[in-house]
Amino acid sequence: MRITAENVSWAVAGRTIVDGVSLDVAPGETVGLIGPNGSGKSSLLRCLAGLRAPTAGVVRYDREPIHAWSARRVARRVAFVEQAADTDSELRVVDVVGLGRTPFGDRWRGFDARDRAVVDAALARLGLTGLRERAWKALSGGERQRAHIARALAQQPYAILLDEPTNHLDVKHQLELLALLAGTDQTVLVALHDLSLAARHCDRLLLLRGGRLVAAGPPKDVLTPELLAEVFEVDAETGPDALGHLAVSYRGPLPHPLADFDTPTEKDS
Ligand SMILES: Nc1ncnc2c1ncn2[C@@H]1O[C@H](COP(=O)(O)OP(=O)(O)OP(=O)(O)O)[C@@H](O)[C@H]1O
Repeated sequence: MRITAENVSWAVAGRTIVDGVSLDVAPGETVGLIGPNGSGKSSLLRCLAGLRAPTAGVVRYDREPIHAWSARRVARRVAFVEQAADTDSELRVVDVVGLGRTPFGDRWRGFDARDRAVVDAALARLGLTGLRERAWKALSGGERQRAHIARALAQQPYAILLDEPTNHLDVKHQLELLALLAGTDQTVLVALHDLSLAARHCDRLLLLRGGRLVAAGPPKDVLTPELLAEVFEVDAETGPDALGHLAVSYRGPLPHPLADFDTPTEKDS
């Protein structure tokens, strides 16, 4: 499924958080959304997931504007894994993953054999079969994160939007998750802070600063030392790592533009 944003803006309390963003994610593409803290990644994802109505512009799925769609109609097409999503603590893992079937369910019928098979397959894909009956409140942060991703897969969406899904995951599960996302036929848009993981697993990157899209393209064209300095305020180089994968290496943070004003001088002491 194609996801398109045309000049999408979102403002709250008189402040523009997402500012005229246009993007186009092609069916089956894996696109990384990157940008510093507060640059608007989560807010943009929420607009694209239909959870926030843009204050200007249009979001389309396969060319159809979604603003008039019901939440259920959107949820049959797109799954959204939010940052630190919370879930009712009385549930078991299988119940949380089963929430992914809600848009397809019939409240009188409950789950059928097909729903149960889809949930079991999603649990298996995230390595959670052994935790199937475990109480949600007994899970670690990483296990919960994986269960939220399994819930999104159980939705069998055409597209998946994920907000920093590698939070809480150990390195093996980070690599497994990104390989899973890159390998799926579904359209994937994923906000990531780890730029080397983004470079390795995404077909294209979108770089946000102050709510605006400032660069878009293949990782090698977006993760340039100049853009990393300008947008992330880091002194960095991009090149092949020891295994030949494109990766970002950091010399360190660049001085904050206001640092000179805070540095005590001899005269002050
Ligand atoms: N509901 C809201 N009310 C007021 N301000 C908001 C709201 N939602 C987001 N913001 C502000 O919008 C800006 C962008 O927030 P957002 O969470 O979209 O950024 P982000 O790029 O996802 O950040 P991070 O990398 O830290 O998760 C922040 O300054 C945030 O405080």
